[in-house]
Amino acid sequence: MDNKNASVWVISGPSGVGKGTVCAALRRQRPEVFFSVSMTTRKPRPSETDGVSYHFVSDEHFRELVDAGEMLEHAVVHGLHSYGTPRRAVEEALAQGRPVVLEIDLQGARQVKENLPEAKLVFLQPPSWDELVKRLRGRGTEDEEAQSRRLETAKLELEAMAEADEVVENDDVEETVANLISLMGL
Ligand SMILES: Nc1ncnc2c1ncn2[C@@H]1O[C@H](COP(=O)(O)OP(=O)(O)OP(=O)(O)O)[C@@H](O)[C@H]1O
Ligand SMILES: Nc1nc2c(ncn2[C@@H]2O[C@H](COP(=O)(O)O)[C@@H](O)[C@H]2O)c(=O)[nH]1
Repeated sequence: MDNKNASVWVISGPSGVGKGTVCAALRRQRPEVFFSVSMTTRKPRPSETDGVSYHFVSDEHFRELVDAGEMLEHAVVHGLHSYGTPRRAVEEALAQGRPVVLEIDLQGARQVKENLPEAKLVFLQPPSWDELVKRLRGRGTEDEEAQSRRLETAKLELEAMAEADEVVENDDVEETVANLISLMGL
């Protein structure tokens, strides 16, 4: 597969596998890559900043953006909150010739592949189920109920892993980033 011509990269994988951690490290090493900042109706975590981690918006505002066609893709994730990719920022980055990374869930990944068939879907895989549970619980940002919901979604996402163009195991963060840089031709 000639990955070097792909401009849109979707990074997906179960909650807690390390998508955010790996993307942050990749961003430090490759500042020329555009990392989309998603919209979400979820409340910010203490460590998160509006406009950096996400654009935190109300349900009403989110719906208006969807209705106005301003989302490249959007989904209700873990059955609770809406998340979506603002279309314009992605189009501007592509017009500037920058590779684009979308860190989104599988429902969104499927929509992107439908609209932009040339986009590549990279699925981040945990070293084991137990390690995934350990990471999600260890992060400590969700209560027990939300963790269980995320783990239920994780089972479905792992079952759909074969839909991805590439599967990369996230064992060691630095190794994972090096593998992504190599497969994305960055
Ligand atoms: N390779 C790794 N080895 C050990 N711990 C890791 C690794 N990658 C990430 N982690 C840790 O796992 C936890 C979950 O990581 P992160 O928040 O990046 O996951 P995520 O896939 O973005 O989750 P979500 O989809 O819920 O946002 C964090 O505490 C992070 O520090
Ligand atoms: N379809 C989309 N999914 C998204 C987007 N931004 C993030 N996500 C996914 O949501 C879950 C939960 O994220 P969290 O920050 O609440 O832990 C995670 O799997 C993300 O990949 C998006 O724009 N569209």
